[in-house]
Amino acid sequence: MTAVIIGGIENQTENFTYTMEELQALAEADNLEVVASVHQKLERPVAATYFGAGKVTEIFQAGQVHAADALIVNDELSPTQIRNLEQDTGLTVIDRTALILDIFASRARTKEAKLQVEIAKLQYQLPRLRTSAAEKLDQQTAGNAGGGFTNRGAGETKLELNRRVIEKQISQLRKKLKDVQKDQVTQSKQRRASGLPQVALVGYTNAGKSTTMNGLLQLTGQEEDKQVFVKNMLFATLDTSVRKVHFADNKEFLLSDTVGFVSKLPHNLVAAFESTLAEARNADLLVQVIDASDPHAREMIATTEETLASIGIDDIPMIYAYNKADLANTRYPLVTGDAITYSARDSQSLQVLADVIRQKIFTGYQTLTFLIPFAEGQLVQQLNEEAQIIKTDYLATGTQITAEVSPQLAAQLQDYVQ
Ligand SMILES: Nc1nc2c(ncn2[C@@H]2O[C@H](COP(=O)(O)OP(=O)(O)OP(=O)(O)O)[C@@H](O)[C@H]2O)c(=O)[nH]1
Ligand SMILES: [Mg+2]
Repeated sequence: MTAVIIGGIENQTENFTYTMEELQALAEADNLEVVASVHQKLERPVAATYFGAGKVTEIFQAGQVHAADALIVNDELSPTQIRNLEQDTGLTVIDRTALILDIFASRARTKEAKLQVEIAKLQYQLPRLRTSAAEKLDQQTAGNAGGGFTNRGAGETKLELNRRVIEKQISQLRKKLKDVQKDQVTQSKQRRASGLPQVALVGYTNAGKSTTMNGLLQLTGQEEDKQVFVKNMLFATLDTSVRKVHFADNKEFLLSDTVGFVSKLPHNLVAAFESTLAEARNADLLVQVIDASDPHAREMIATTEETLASIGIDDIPMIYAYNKADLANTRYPLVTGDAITYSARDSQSLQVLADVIRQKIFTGYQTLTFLIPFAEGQLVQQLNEEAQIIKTDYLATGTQITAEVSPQLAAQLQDYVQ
């Protein structure tokens, strides 16, 4: 296992302890072994080396003592900072953004996720073309461009060339991504056209969004193969999955599971996952899943809300779903206003969560009596499929049905209301 030192600068602007714990979890998620942690109180980072000179020496020594291979820094670094720190500490320097990109890259399974991560990675490289990571890339691309560019004198030209190569790669990948997403865009449009309420599960990574989705599907009797991937690791879900949840009274809604968040999520990555998060943007209701057993639950809520706001999602009604109550030594299921305390592993909890969601989205339903002429048999069928039938009578003039119907169905059938 690669041994790493994690390091950060403490100032007043953020919850430092929390982001450092998060950095450690991210490093572990990337299969790195954290052997030491260093921090320095500074109002702002030093332009050339990020840390102050004394701290850099300390990191160099810690690197020797712990036989570390790399230093992971709790911020996004400038190319100069990376280069100088590498020189002065003798360690490979990885910033927080590169670490998160690396985790996403190793988790990506589908073509779409892979392309999105690849684009974000290249965008990250673009302004850092002189760093060691870029040097490797130089070597890869030098072959294509003719060996003449690899000598020192051609520095500027080489940089320009690399920039053009990367920009071209990005635009090619974007085209491919658009192709891959074509079907999805159509599906997404169809979903909106269906008029079914849309609910999206959002929240911090590992909070239990996918487990909640599976629980709700199971509760409503969906087949096993509709279940989504669950795992105790950061960023288990990178793709959005949408499923229909159908209740016994014929009420139904669309439920989507989305990629999880972490604080200081690289902007490029969020941008690359825009379309994946489009399901959340189109939702009528957001269910924010929170790991109530985590001591940092409050910071995680803030992180989720900042990330959503950064992509312009800030005006959709939200339910706060405090999950993992079984680990939190608290009473559950429990509903208080727009919040529910529950466990995604407990069927009674899921029933209560489903009820809370139902109350929010199935508004404007009314019980009406219709008289459907025999010639309009398909409407009787539609009522049976889409409404909760309370009573059916066969009269000489047609079928008389009393049913609880959605506002859309009531509008469609208004001519038959008695
Ligand atoms: N004890 C307990 N564990 C839970 C509960 N809900 C989820 N988990 C576990 O928490 C871990 C993460 O669950 P996921 O559903 O994959 O979390 P997620 O929010 O989808 O995570 P990402 O996809 O990584 O963003 C898994 O090991 C789940 O089994 C719960 O109510 N109680
Ligand atoms: Mg998930």
